[in-house]
Amino acid sequence: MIGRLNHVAIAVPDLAAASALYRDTLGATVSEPVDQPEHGVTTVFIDLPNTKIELLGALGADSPIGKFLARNPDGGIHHLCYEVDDILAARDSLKAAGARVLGSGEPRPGAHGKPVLFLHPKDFNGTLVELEQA
Ligand SMILES: C[C@@H](C(=O)O)C(=O)SCCNC(=O)CCNC(=O)[C@H](O)C(C)(C)COP(=O)(O)OP(=O)(O)OC[C@H]1O[C@@H](n2cnc3c(N)ncnc32)[C@H](O)[C@@H]1OP(=O)(O)O
Ligand SMILES: [Co+2]
Repeated sequence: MIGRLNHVAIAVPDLAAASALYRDTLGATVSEPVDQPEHGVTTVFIDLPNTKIELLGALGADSPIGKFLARNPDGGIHHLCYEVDDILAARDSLKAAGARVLGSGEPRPGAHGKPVLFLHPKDFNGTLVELEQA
């Protein structure tokens, strides 16, 4: 069911500092920050030859990464995003297998404008999983 690794997301306390670290110290190609008000985060994408890194900064008072950053003040790996060919079929078979789909359960446009869903980290070995329609 799952296909390519679309991105690895890292929650960071300071998006400008993290962007500079990837651009200047690691020598990567780093995008400008984009607010994602529907998701409560600001994203910066780093293009690597085989996948992307998504730097996440908190946006707004009730950001979904707020508690994570409180627990991990230096930041940390927040989720993995896998591409799927049919996100509704993937959701339904995962639900049937007992996995918890977060939020309303309806896919919403993600950072790339394609539908995304999140799966509970406790159901996937302590790793928050994002699915993105390929
Ligand atoms: C723009 C878009 C895109 O790329 O297209 C994005 O990525 S938006 C990316 C931001 N959006 C999201 O993350 C949306 C989905 N996330 C959520 O619904 C939530 O953040 C949850 C994952 C359900 C966590 O909720 P909340 O922070 O309220 O729960 P909590 O702090 O009480 O944590 C409950 C338990 O889950 C664990 N936990 C929480 N977040 C975790 C994470 N990212 N990875 C692994 N474990 C995690 C906690 O340690 C805790 O375990 P213990 O009980 O053992 O202590
Ligand atoms: Co993501």
